[in-house]
Amino acid sequence: MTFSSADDRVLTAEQQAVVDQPWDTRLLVTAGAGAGKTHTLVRRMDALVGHVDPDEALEASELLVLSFSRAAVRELRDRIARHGEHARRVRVQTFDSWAHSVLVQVHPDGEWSALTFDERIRAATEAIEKGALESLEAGPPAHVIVDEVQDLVGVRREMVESLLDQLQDSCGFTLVGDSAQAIYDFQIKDPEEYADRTDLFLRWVRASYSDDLVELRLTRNFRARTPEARAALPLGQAVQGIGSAPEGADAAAERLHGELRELLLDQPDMGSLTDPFTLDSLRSFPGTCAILARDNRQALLVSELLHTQGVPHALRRSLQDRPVPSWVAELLRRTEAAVLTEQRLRELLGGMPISDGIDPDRVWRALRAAARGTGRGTLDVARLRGLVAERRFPDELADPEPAPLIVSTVHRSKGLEFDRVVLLTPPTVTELRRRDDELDVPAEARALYVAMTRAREDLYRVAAPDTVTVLKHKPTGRWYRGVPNPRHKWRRDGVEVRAGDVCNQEPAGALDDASGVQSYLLERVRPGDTVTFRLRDTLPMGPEQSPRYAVLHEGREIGDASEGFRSDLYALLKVGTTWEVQWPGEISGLRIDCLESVAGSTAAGVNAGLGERGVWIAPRISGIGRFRRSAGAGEEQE
Ligand SMILES: Nc1ncnc2c1ncn2[C@@H]1O[C@H](COP(=O)(O)OP(=O)(O)OP(=O)(O)O)[C@@H](O)[C@H]1O
Repeated sequence: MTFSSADDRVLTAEQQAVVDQPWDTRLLVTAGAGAGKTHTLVRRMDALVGHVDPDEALEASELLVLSFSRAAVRELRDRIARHGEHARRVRVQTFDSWAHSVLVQVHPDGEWSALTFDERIRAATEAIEKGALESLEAGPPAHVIVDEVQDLVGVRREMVESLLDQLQDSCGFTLVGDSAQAIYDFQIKDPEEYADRTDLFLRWVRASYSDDLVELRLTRNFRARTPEARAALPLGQAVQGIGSAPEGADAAAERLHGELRELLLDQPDMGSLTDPFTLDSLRSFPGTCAILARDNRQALLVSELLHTQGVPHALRRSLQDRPVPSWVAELLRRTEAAVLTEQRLRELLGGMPISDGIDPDRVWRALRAAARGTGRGTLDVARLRGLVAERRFPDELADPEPAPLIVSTVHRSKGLEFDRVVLLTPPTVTELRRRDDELDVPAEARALYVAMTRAREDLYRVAAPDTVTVLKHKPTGRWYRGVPNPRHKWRRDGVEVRAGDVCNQEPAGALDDASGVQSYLLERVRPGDTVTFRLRDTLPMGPEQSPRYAVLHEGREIGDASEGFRSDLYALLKVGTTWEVQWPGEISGLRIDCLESVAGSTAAGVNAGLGERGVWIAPRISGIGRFRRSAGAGEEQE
């Protein structure tokens, strides 16, 4: 990132007006892409906490800042760290982790971790409606801040509406958004459901606070510094208005998608991702760069291609993926204490081999907020373990994805900016409709607009990789390699491997050398390394599961395939009831995504000699693997 210090960024009068509103204002800020919404929000938090008049200043803990994804939380946190003098103690949380913490505080005995994200959000909404805010440790918030409110749909929208309803008289808010960037991906599965939901939250806010809502707009774009990077901006307002276009949303969106696509075709063409010149320019570019794909299948294939060509990069994870950094397991393994003081935590962090890039101040603050011990100034280690087991680890401590070159879907790039953006040339709406007769055309147009507005300097296009042999297996939701021809619909040449596919129940090497595997993971295994799943034996363990597979890194076992993966592999390969499955001997071409801390059985941890916490390090794997069958086995079925 190329940010300079906070002081040389003079806010525009429009931005300053947002920052200066008193804490109890109900404020809605709308703006186009790159108008400094997030930047202004950070300055507003700073002003709310650091107000010169003590009666007007809020405590950091009185601000509730909610965001969609860990990536967005991290972005906000980083910006606060760089530009926020007073707001450093403000905690930014995802909707999901806040909902979970409300539930745990109000009903500590509930089995909240067993619920899905959406179920927890629903339960939290119910609790809020029954007065839960009054029972929170920090008390009800005095000011609520939500970025990207255009994306508030479904259960999250209901939760925020209930929250604001409950706080009616005693609370201000700052809501910031851009309807042109409403693309909500994971939140609503059924396209019909969300097609007519765009802007529902904005309409609710305007109707509910018609008397005292202060609505401000930011009109100047700061991100785009070149004509190329500005290419899509003139269409911003039209994209915002798709939902209310007189010609109908679909027709307007198709027209705008066509116009945006034409503008993109006018941008410099990088040719193909197999072209040596293109690859060299990706390798040598000194700034930040993102290759943006329409869907995850394209992103996975681009990442695979770059790996085989030796181009270092990071594949951006799903916005809901929440790997707990590997240093947490290492920390827990190094202490048997029930509580830690700040000094002891610092000592432990300092003594670890993987402490690079860990900021002890930030770790202490975030862990104290989430797992406070009963003694003065202490951290409760059992609660810390609970955060890992219950997938509630603080969002702001998630590992960064620091590579200068990122491969991402457009959805996962929201709210971010890069010096250079390379967009896979998108198909026309007509072509997309041919593949998907339920195509959500407004979402396509908005996604293209979001993609084209992420660049600071360069906007390029490049040919999309050929995806015809990568198909979706609907029952499991996994990509697989096959042949798009009904005559070959039984054919399976590979399968997607993703988060959750490595067994977490017990540590790798539990029977012989678990500590050795832990050290090997820390010392030798790096993101991007190649891994293979190898068949252990051909005996299925359960009635609807594949046999067991070991996870191999340079020939060494670093884990086992999880039961979830094995059930999905069974479902994918058992194409008919009488079908004799030939289990692939290997699934190759997979990559290490990251190392993460996982919580499994405490007994397994003890038996394996990894201490009593039941937390250890496991690899997370991704990629669309290729099956290698033992000689002749594949052909036998043809
Ligand atoms: N007043 C300012 N002076 C200089 N730079 C600014 C100013 N306001 C914002 N910026 C810069 O402009 C860029 C875009 O800002 P920001 O990311 O906050 O926009 P945004 O509206 O949230 O974008 P989007 O909605 O497209 O994700 C950032 O690099 C930010 O630091």
